[in-house]
Amino acid sequence: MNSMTSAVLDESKVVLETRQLTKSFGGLVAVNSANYRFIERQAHAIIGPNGAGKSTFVNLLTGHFPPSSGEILFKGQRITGFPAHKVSRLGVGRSYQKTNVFPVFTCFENCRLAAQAQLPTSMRFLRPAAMYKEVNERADWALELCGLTSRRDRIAGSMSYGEQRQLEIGMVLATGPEILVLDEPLAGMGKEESERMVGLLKDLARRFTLILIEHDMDAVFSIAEVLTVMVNGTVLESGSVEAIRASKAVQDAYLGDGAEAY
Ligand SMILES: Nc1ncnc2c1ncn2[C@@H]1O[C@H](COP(=O)(O)OP(=O)(O)OP(=O)(O)O)[C@@H](O)[C@H]1O
Repeated sequence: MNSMTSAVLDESKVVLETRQLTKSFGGLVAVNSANYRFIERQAHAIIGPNGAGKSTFVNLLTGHFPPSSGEILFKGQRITGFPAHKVSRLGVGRSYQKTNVFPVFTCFENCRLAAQAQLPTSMRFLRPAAMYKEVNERADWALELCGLTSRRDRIAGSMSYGEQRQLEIGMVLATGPEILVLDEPLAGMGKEESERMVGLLKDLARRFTLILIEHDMDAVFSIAEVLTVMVNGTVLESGSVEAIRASKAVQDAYLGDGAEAY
């Protein structure tokens, strides 16, 4: 069932929503009146050709760009215009297209830094020893979730590219998110690394709300429950994997001839 459009959608499960969200750069409308609903613990992929507006959309969601107009709601509360650090504190964790790890630090240190930077205000009143313990526990928990416990004390820069991308997800996890926004987590990976990452993302999809931008269609179809197709800043179609695969409009605009080029 397409839970995006279902008439019986449980409103309490909508964790993030956009209403008529729009972003213009000068005369270019990169995101045009986008209405999205992201459901608790659902893996939702946003696909579309280069320049469709996917990254701009997630930059709006995560507070990295202010919208030109429209609204963003987190659990029903308006968060439009909130800066990135505030959105992150609410539990919206985000990874980037390019690797963002500190190469001279170990995996554990990278995760600890991420955990420390996002420690909830309520925990900032802990005694230093208790805070230290909390941050360390979060870092180890994140390493375990991203599958890097065995690499805990390895210098990040000495690891393979695939492992560094895993670590980047670990750093997002260390911030204690509810929603993971991942921008092209498979970019630049070889076959084996991609397979490992897809396995990791499937595991994470069971525990978190996942918002995924990804060009690798096989990966997208195997991870996501809901897909939204963007073309020229607008939502062309949104629905289950089956519905999107079967959509003539999507095939014509994106999955048809030349889709490999993306
Ligand atoms: N900071 C910016 N200033 C001006 N134009 C921008 C900016 N960021 C994006 N754009 C433009 O907005 C449009 C959408 O770009 P965006 O990066 O969101 O697309 P995308 O779907 O993520 O593409 P890709 O798959 O290549 O990452 C493009 O025409 C791009 O050139």
